[in-house]
Amino acid sequence: MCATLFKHLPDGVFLIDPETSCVLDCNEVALKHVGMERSEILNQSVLKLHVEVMGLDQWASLAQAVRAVEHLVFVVHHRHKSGAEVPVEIKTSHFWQDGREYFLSIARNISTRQAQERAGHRDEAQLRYALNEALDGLWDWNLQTDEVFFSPQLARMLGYGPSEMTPHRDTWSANLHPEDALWVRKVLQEHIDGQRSRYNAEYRLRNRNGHYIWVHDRGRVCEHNDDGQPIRMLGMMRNVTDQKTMELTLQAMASHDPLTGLLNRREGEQVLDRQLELCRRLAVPMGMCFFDLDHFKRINDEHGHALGDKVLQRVAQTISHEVRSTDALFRWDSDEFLLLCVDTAESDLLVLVEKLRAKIAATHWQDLGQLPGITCSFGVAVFPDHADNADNLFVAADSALYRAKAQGRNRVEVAPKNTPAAAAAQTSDNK
Ligand SMILES: Nc1nc2c(ncn2[C@@H]2O[C@H](COP(=O)(O)OP(=O)(O)OP(=O)(O)O)[C@@H](O)[C@H]2O)c(=O)[nH]1
Repeated sequence: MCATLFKHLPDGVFLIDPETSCVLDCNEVALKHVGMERSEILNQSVLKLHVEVMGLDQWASLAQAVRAVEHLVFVVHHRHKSGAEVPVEIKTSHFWQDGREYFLSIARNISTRQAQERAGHRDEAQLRYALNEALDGLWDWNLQTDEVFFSPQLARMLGYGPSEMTPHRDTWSANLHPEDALWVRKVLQEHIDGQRSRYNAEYRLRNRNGHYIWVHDRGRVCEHNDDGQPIRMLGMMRNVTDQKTMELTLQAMASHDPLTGLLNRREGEQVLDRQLELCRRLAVPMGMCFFDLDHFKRINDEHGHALGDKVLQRVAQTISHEVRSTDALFRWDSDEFLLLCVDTAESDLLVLVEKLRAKIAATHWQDLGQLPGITCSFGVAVFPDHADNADNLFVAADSALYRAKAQGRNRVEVAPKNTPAAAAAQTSDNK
């Protein structure tokens, strides 16, 4: 039985003479480890199997150490007959039998284990590298305790040192931009509640210096408890400030007039539709004023286009200062501007527009050169009094402006009321 066990043990077993270091017996596995015949090993010094060969002096010290403890465990390399080196963990104990001392060494081939450990270290190193060097910052949120692991890269992205960010959800939520906080939390909660397959948001987050950066943040619940409740969420965050700034600049360029900085006609047409719809729903009036500089061509012709540009800029500036923040001013075309005033009835609109007219007429232009007095003509129409849709309202304001020009310029004209007679009059006016 003993011999059978000895034979079938998964590890190599050597019976050794402590005095000479010679192998007295070994099992089949031991022979297999070194690729040798029994005759090649028996009565040979066990040290010959070791790559790290020791002399007998060292063997004597080793033997002392074996005798001093119950088991001595050490790692060496066995040399396979083919020349390959096999890492083995050796566990040696000593015992006495019939007045003679023996060492029993169990040699375990640890090449697989070492390879796994090396792979493990590699994985760990890769993970550490990824956490430190990846473009994205990683966060790992315990939904039960609200503790959050922020990776070093994430901390760095926000200007913090590796251990400066308190590992808690509040560290994130307290720094959300006030305009983004509500909707970002909502999107996140919807994912946690299972209403969205993933959390994905682009928003502003305050960094350590108090400045906001744009981040693209995305993540997913990755663990649930036995009741199916989400308990852990993992996510990645990327600094997209540069892209976002570029995107916003392009958007601004597409919707703004580069000369005056006002919203352009393209944007105006959309705003007009939206504002009119809003006023219709709220059953409030909307005032529209279409205005145009008087004899602007002459200014260009007599003083140059560059100075003409400055005049346009100043008119835009002057009018912008006079209107409310809820009003919308657009540069429509060449020297034409459009003003939309939500919830403004005709009488109020006329007071405002008259003020604008007077303001432009009273503006001093000397700092720009020897300019004549500059004036504008204004056409006014109000929804729903003069028209009940955007196109007709625009036509009404435009024809009122036409009349203001025809009647001497530097004046304000109101569109005729939205009646069949008025519509007919308007048509004949436009001929
Ligand atoms: N400086 C400058 N001029 C422009 C710009 N866009 C259009 N214009 C000029 O603005 C002038 C507009 O003239 P009009 O509206 O036709 O006529 P007006 O001289 O203003 O005469 P009334 O409108 O009838 O009073 C034209 O000479 C255009 O070339 C611009 O961006 N800068």
